[in-house]
Amino acid sequence: MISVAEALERVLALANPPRPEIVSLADAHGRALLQPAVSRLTQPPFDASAMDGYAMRAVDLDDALTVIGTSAAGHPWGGTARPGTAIRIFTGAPVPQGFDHVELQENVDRDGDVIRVVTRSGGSNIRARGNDFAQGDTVAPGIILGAAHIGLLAAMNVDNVTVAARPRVAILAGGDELVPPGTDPAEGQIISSNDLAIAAMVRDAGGKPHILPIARDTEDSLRDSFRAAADADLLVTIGGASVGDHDLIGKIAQEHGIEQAFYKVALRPGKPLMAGRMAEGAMLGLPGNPVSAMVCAVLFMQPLIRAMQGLLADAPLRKARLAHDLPAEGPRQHYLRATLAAGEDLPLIAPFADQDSARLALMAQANALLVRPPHDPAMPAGDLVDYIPLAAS
Ligand SMILES: Nc1nc2c(c(=O)[nH]1)N[C@H]1C(S)=C(S)[C@@H](COP(=O)(O)OP(=O)(O)OC[C@H]3O[C@@H](n4cnc5c(N)ncnc54)[C@H](O)[C@@H]3O)O[C@H]1N2
Ligand code: MOO
Repeated sequence: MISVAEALERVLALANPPRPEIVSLADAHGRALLQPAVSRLTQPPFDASAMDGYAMRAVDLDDALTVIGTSAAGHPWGGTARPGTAIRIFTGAPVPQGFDHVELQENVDRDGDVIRVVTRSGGSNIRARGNDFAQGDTVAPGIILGAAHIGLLAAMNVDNVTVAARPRVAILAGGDELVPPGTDPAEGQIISSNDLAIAAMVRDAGGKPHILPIARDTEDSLRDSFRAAADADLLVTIGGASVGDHDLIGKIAQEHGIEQAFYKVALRPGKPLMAGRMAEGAMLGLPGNPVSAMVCAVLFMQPLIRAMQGLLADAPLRKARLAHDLPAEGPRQHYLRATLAAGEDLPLIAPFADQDSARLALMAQANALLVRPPHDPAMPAGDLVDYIPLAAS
């Protein structure tokens, strides 16, 4: 069995290079920027007033000044600044050359066309041309475009961006016991939940999920499913990965020419994880237990989907303090489902007493995975540990 770190390295090596896609800025929110976006403008394009008030020369601040014009946003003043003069100015309006100070109207007494500054504000209240960004400045790739990036790019007059195409991810759940939600399960049947949960996690990572029909525990059924996934960047199978007589995924994957990267990882839950390369894309075989499938998806599937979009891949590791004592660990790296609460310096993390990898109700309450390395000794409450935040947190 290989380590989690080694397995992750091999999984990430399976990533197809990102495919470029040009989208309009209006459709770019949440997408991974793939090429630098270059500003076509300088902002502000002129020295601009930050306040409503009067523009003047700083050296004239103690003098009575004559108001000789007005500059409003969208309506610049066409005159020339002279000693002993000021103009009425509004927020966002161009400050004419020659004036280097704007005083707030609240700080000015006005009598007809004559003003006098009674209180001085600290700064100049002028935003210098280009103080936000300049023409030619770039937004670098490798980020997910959030609301602020969209606003920035719009201000830069960038109306199209090159993003990574969403990786196509085929999801295959298999098992004779499985029926889709909304059906009445017969005796011995259960509802297939993994495919929907994994599809949600694909979407969270920026991928485009395609849920295949539930496969039966026969070689023919699985062969059909593998064929249906031929054009996917990634095929994620769920279940059938272990050693039971009905666990056929490995065999069918081999028939399909998979170049296996590994089978089995020193990991809890999720030991029977499998990964490899097929003709067009990658394959990831997740274990069937619902929590095992989701933990493996956090650790391997989501990083792989992020890597396929040119993004930083690894799940983020954070620090917390243990809320209670924990026993020593065995030979596999353990990811314990846990909840976080506010602590003094760091969050307090409390793993559930029951870590059964079939309990979805506990997984749904968890907002963190506490990470314990192989053979970690017993730990007292208050000790520092690593955790991975889950999407709900
Ligand atoms: N003799 C051994 N038995 C098992 C081992 C082992 O090492 N030796 N490993 C155990 C571990 S760990 C896991 S995890 C499971 C993984 O088994 P499979 O990947 O082959 O998964 P299945 O047997 O198909 O299913 C396991 C479990 O999960 C349920 N399941 C499967 N798919 C779905 C779905 N889409 N929605 C909801 N639930 C699903 C399935 O009904 C089973 O209960 O093997 C252990 N056994
Ligand atoms: O590794 Mo299994 O995934 O413990 O339940």
